[in-house]
Amino acid sequence: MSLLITPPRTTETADGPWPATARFDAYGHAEVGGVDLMEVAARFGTPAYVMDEVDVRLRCRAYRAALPRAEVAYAAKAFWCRAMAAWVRSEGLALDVCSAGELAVARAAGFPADRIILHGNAKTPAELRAAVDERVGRIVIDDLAEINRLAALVPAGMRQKVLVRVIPDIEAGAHAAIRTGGEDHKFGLSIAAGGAREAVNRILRQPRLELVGLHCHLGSQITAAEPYEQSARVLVEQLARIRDAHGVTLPQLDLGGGHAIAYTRGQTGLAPSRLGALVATVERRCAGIGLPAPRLTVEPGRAVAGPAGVTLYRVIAVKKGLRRTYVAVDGGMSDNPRPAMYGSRYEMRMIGRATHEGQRDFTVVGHHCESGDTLAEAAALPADIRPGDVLAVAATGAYNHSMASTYNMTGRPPVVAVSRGKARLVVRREGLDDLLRRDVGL
Ligand SMILES: Cc1ncc(COP(=O)(O)O)c(C=O)c1O
Ligand SMILES: N[C@@H](CCCC[NH3+])C(=O)O
Repeated sequence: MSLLITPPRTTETADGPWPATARFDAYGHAEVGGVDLMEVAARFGTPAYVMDEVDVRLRCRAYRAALPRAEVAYAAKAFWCRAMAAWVRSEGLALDVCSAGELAVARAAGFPADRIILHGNAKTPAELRAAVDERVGRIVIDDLAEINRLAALVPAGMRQKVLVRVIPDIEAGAHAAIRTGGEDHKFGLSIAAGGAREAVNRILRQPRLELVGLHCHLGSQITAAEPYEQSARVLVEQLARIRDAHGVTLPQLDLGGGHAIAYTRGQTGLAPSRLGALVATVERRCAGIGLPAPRLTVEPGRAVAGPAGVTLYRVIAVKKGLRRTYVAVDGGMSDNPRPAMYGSRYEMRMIGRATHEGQRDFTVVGHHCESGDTLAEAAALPADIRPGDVLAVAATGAYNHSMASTYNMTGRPPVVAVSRGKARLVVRREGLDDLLRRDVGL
């Protein structure tokens, strides 16, 4: 079936957490990228992830404009497929991958290896080998044992560039489960306990490795610039220490990602422009101690992909309980585990038809065999919502598709890219055949 492209006939432009090109009107018409979302639901089925290419590109450009002297590396874990790789590559971003799988997608999409940074707190030997074989630009050392393991894989005559991930001991991030910058987390090497210092010593003795900088990542969904200013201060102190101890000036400082986005109306994200001052802070601090300023890297994932995504669900049941009325949809925690994992809240709206009914609060749940399979508590939706209606959920572009599971043997939804009035499938739906294929039987 060819996609009917409806010209914009909208009254309401996108604000809050919806993608840049989202348009809604009072008749239930909803479009993203110039494409009618009801047409997407009809053509590709539900649930479906819709990604607004223009929104992604605008966010990449906003980062590059706000941080012209810094490197912007997109964190693939937020949302990854070959189409996304093509978008961020063509916008001139670098890339952070944290597994051989993410690296394989990047390379399959022709992402230049020298613009790739490999992370991971427990990289397997196979992952290290893949990174070396692919000639990735930089590998971030997260453990002492990794140093010799990696050096042994580097061919003679080659030097692998590495950074050391240090723990700045700064607690930031929206939820305990997504904080990574403190001493009591599994990531990075402790400055206080001496691990970071030892890593630097060992790498500098390794002829096959070239230490180019330090890295840290504080956590995720961080709404203020201050924690980044603090971590930059800690890392610059370490650069000075390394210079004083070893006479080596490291040229790079990678401050990780974690920049917040708005998930619901009224929330504000951390705009790239608010990070613009970081470069000047680092330059000033370095000048103060006679250190050449390193090149900064930032690694946004959520802030590039999150607002671009909308998930479409079909309502299956509306059930009145004693205390609340449930709206049950054809997806849930398998395509969006974030409410269950972090208590995350989402904004949603019914699309596809007009209604004169007022709004009421509903509990929107998924179809999984799990009481915690709730997509939203107290979601304001039309009082006459009924089976067959379609719900659009905002800001689901990051950590939804990438964290999806097949729980209850549910195939993962497709990803549909929308742009300039056209919708195209970039990741197909996972069908029962896909699920059965892995089960080799007795
Ligand atoms: C090393 C590193 N860089 C970047 C990111 C991206 O984080 P976010 O999507 O919150 O920007 C992460 C994930 O938290 C990470 O672990
Ligand atoms: N997956 C988390 C963030 C962790 C990011 C990776 N360190 C989220 O959905 O918010």
